[in-house]
Amino acid sequence: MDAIRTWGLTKNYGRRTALRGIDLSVPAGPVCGYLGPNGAGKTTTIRLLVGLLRPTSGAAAVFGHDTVRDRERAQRLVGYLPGEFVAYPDLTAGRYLEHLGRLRGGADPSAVARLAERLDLDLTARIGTLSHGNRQKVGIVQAFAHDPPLLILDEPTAGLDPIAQREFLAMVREARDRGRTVFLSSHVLSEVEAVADRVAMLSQGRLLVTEAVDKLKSRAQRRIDLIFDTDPPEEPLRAVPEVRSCTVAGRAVHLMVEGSTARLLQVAAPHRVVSVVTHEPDLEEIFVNYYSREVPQP
Ligand SMILES: Nc1ncnc2c1ncn2[C@@H]1O[C@H](COP(=O)(O)OP(=O)(O)OP(=O)(O)O)[C@@H](O)[C@H]1O
Repeated sequence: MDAIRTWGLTKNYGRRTALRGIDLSVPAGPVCGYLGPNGAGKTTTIRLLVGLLRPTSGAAAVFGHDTVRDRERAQRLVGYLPGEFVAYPDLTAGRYLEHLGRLRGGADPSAVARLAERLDLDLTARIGTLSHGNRQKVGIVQAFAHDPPLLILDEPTAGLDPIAQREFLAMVREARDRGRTVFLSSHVLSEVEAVADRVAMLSQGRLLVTEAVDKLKSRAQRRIDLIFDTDPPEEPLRAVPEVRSCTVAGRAVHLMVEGSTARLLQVAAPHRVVSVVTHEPDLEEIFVNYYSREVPQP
């Protein structure tokens, strides 16, 4: 069963359409990144998924529970981090998390302590006195503390320092390894790339693509540098179907290759290659290509 499923999910704010008929399917298990530029509709989708907004039309379900008709049951399965995390400013972080734990039927206090320690969060500080990044940590701890089957996290690393970011990404991977599903929004590709198995890309309220990160990468162009011991075999290299561009500089050849590099390496091998440097494909480029194909809506 899908952890998240939406059918023609549409949301208007007055005359403004924020989401246009989204059909999203997130299988239980992998980490799914939800990517899109500012204003694309990520927060709107997430608020619909956690039952804080009602769709204008269409529907959404969490593990098969409709987020409007069966809201409470759906919500019980979700740990949610809002984009702007706010909590009672007069309570200490520890008291607030204890209170939430009781509301949720007794979350394990040692889980809260462990998560706080990992993120270097002072549980004795009053929430109102915390910096933005430390408040964000309180939000992360409350989302993870009861170890829900689905984590829905809106821009989770916003405001976190690099050490807390790294710890957070490790927590996401561990949740995945325990069989939890994580759906996290971001407009920062590198953080999604670091942790997500799949990505869904949104632009102007429309879903452009949902794809496994590996598959996207296999379609990406990859930069390869070959250094030869003699003059490079330029023409045979150019003739390899996957080669998109080829620049020769002395005994070095700089290539852009789309898809498999097997045929290229076969052609190069008999020509005394002394060095092969492969650069990781750049997802950024794929995203820019998708977004630049977008036709603005009237
Ligand atoms: N309460 C609201 N009233 C009117 N318009 C809204 C409201 N909330 C969002 N919008 C509009 O809906 C669109 C989608 O906004 P949303 O916040 O979902 O995007 P986002 O992808 O989360 O953006 P960001 O990355 O900037 O947080 C935007 O055009 C935004 O201006």
